[in-house]
Amino acid sequence: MDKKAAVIGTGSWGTALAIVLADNGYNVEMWGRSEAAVKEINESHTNEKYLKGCRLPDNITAASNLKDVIGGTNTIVLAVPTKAIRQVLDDIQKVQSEPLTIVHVSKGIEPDSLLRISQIIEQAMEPENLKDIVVLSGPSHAEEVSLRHPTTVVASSGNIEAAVKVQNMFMNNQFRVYTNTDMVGVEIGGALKNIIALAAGVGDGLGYGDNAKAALITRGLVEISRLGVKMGANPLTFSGLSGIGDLIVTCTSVHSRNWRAGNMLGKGMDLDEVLDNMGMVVEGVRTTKAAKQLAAEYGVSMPITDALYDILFNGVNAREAVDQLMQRNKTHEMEDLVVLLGDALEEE
Ligand SMILES: NC(=O)C1=CN([C@@H]2O[C@H](COP(=O)(O)OP(=O)(O)OC[C@H]3O[C@@H](n4cnc5c(N)ncnc54)[C@H](O)[C@@H]3O)[C@@H](O)[C@H]2O)C=CC1
Ligand SMILES: O=C(CO)COP(=O)(O)O
Repeated sequence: MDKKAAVIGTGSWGTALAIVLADNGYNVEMWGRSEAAVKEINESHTNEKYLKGCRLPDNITAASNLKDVIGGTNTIVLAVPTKAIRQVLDDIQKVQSEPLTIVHVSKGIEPDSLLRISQIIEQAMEPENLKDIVVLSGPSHAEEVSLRHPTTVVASSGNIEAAVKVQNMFMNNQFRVYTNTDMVGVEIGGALKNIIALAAGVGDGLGYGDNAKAALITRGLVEISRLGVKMGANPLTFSGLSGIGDLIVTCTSVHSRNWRAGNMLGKGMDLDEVLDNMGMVVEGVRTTKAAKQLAAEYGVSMPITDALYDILFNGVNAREAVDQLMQRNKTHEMEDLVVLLGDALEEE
């Protein structure tokens, strides 16, 4: 029997994941809002803007009619930027004919509502339209996935059976999927690493070296864990693929849009100029706003996030922000973290 998969979004990540599913024998239908992208995928089997030089398998097609794309399957892969999710879900609910399992692959937190993606989905969908939510996350740049380079991710859901189903759907010899049941930790790790990657790009743009990068990754993980644990995450998740794994790849790879944007900021460009230059989503910018609000709500210290917020939104010069970060009061390396993690682990 023919297997069908639906991918919503024809950007870099939706297209790379469509390739994984096509390699696994699915007939993949992608939904895109751009008629030009849809035509290019169907006629040239390419998506040059988002995956340069990549030829897509013939069993990937695209359409701009949502009803046709989601018809005939009860599992959809949602691969649009965080800020587009509510609109896309509204449109899906107008045309869906059965409850859906939504596999989301976005890495952001909504400013003001402070919701994680799975919470946005729960809020936006009528309960009768929603079967399960699974998040697929980890160190996985689209450019390398499309080349079939070895990649590892986690599929996380409150319902382990749904996570296993998604593991089976995506897993192949180049794309290894682990299951995980800590959605809070997986979503927080995936979203907040973008802030640290922006900061790592700023450091590189300023001409700082590997010491600074290692410091940002290590201390970045501390502040991500500090907030995540307060929000209910399992601290061990942050030492996994969606935590330190994604933090490493995003802070060190030229493929990262967040790192590239930070790099331009460090070289002196202003935010609007940087975002115009990118032409792709830089999730870390909105997530920095959300994380700053979350840190205030949960009463946790997030100095790297604060410094980046000042660079992005308060016009603070990047070099000055780094100086301020380095000149904070002296402290113990593990400060509150030992206590916080100890408590959380004991509760496990
Ligand atoms: N590119 C990557 O390597 C990875 C990306 N992600 C995440 O996947 C999500 C999507 O990112 P990318 O595909 O990389 O972004 P992208 O910038 O490459 O593409 C975004 C796509 O979403 C579409 N879009 C934007 N606004 C829309 C709207 N209002 N309605 C419908 N479609 C809209 C655009 O037309 C484009 O096709 C992000 O949350 C990102 O963090 C996660 C893992 C890897
Ligand atoms: O999440 C990613 C890799 O795991 C992609 O990161 P960027 O959005 O910074 O390109």
